[in-house]
Amino acid sequence: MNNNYFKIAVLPGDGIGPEIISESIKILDVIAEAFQYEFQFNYGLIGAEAIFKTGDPLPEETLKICKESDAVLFGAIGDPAFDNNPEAKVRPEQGLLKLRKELGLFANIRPLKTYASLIEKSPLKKEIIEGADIQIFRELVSGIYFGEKYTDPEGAYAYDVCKYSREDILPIAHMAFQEAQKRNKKLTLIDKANVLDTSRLWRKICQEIASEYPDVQLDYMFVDNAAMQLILNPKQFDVILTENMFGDIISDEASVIGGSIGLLPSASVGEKNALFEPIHGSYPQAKGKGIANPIASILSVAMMLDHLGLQPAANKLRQSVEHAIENKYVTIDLNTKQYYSTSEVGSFIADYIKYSEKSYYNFENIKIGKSTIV
Ligand SMILES: NC(=O)c1ccc[n+]([C@@H]2O[C@H](COP(=O)([O-])OP(=O)(O)OC[C@H]3O[C@@H](n4cnc5c(N)ncnc54)[C@H](O)[C@@H]3O)[C@@H](O)[C@H]2O)c1
Ligand SMILES: CC(C)[C@H](C(=O)O)[C@@H](O)C(=O)O
Ligand SMILES: [Mg+2]
Repeated sequence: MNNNYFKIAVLPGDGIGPEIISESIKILDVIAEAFQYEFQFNYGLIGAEAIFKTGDPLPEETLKICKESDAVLFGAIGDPAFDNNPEAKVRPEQGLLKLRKELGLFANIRPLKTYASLIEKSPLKKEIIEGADIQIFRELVSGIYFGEKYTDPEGAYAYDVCKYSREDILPIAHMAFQEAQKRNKKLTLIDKANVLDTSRLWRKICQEIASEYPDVQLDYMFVDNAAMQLILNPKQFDVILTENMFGDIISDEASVIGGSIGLLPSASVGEKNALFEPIHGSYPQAKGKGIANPIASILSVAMMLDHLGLQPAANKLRQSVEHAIENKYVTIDLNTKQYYSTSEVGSFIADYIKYSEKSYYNFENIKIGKSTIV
């Protein structure tokens, strides 16, 4: 087996998906050359694009490509044609949900950090957010997203069932405890155990296995309070463990601490497969405008490289992203006064990977594209 050859399934999807994915591919091409890896990219349809072309948000062919890959790189799905039509029978989001389920991606890991040059601009106080570093473990293939659903044909009522089993909770709970052991030994379970039976099951199971991790301090917080605490005092959190829907909501909220949702990557992992995707959506208002921040997708590539065991490349990539951010080579979401396009930011990061270790190259003089100064 060639340990430098990897099959990557690439699913650009809808809205800004193709634009951010094309920056991630640009980065992977440069990494392949610099580190002597070979990536074979197999593209697949998903989401609204797949519905328009095939009638199916996750065509069989796409699923096959993903199952046969070493990793899946996913952009974003979603389209206003469906968001604004509650009667639509087939929806882009079903493609992503089915893919997560079929690949058994039970844990969605969403890291959050802050960058020195962005702290100054944050609406949140510097002393509150500086140094915040949180790892969110979101359960991804159960709960209310996957329970029984029903809409009464008369439109009088509808329901979505939230169901969790011991088997759904145990693997991700162990994973979160193990991550806490590697970090600051603090795990916070975010739930609604004062109201929900499912949340009480989460607490019971976490209490049961806590004795296997005696060095980890396990805390609990109700999700409504957690939504407030994340903004008031994010540094009290280290590893967060939570169910599917709470994790979806609090991670978008947590992105405000980092400066933009356009910075937050994620890894969705299972026993056999892994998928890497930004936490944000298809941002349809920005489609084709070249203003979307590509960094969430590019940092998802870094998580993918970690997963493939390519740590030197992952480290170099993260260092290059930091260099771009700290030197203000950013998109408009991070600096409205001076900003670059999606592809200029991608090229800046790619060039840094390519040239920064060449001693003859004066990187500080590099000129790429044109910034827009307002
Ligand atoms: N994983 C996914 O594919 C995913 C995730 C969330 C939402 N969605 C779908 O995306 C569509 C739009 O949903 P939404 O508007 O609620 O969420 P969204 O994440 O697409 O956009 C919300 C806001 O976040 C900001 N934003 C998002 N991505 C950004 C980027 N790369 N750079 C800069 N700013 C960015 C923009 O201000 C935008 O208005 C819907 O159809 C939804 O279902 C898909
Ligand atoms: C598009 C939607 C199904 C998805 C989710 O809720 O999981 C998205 O919001 C996310 O965070 O990846
Ligand atoms: Mg979400």
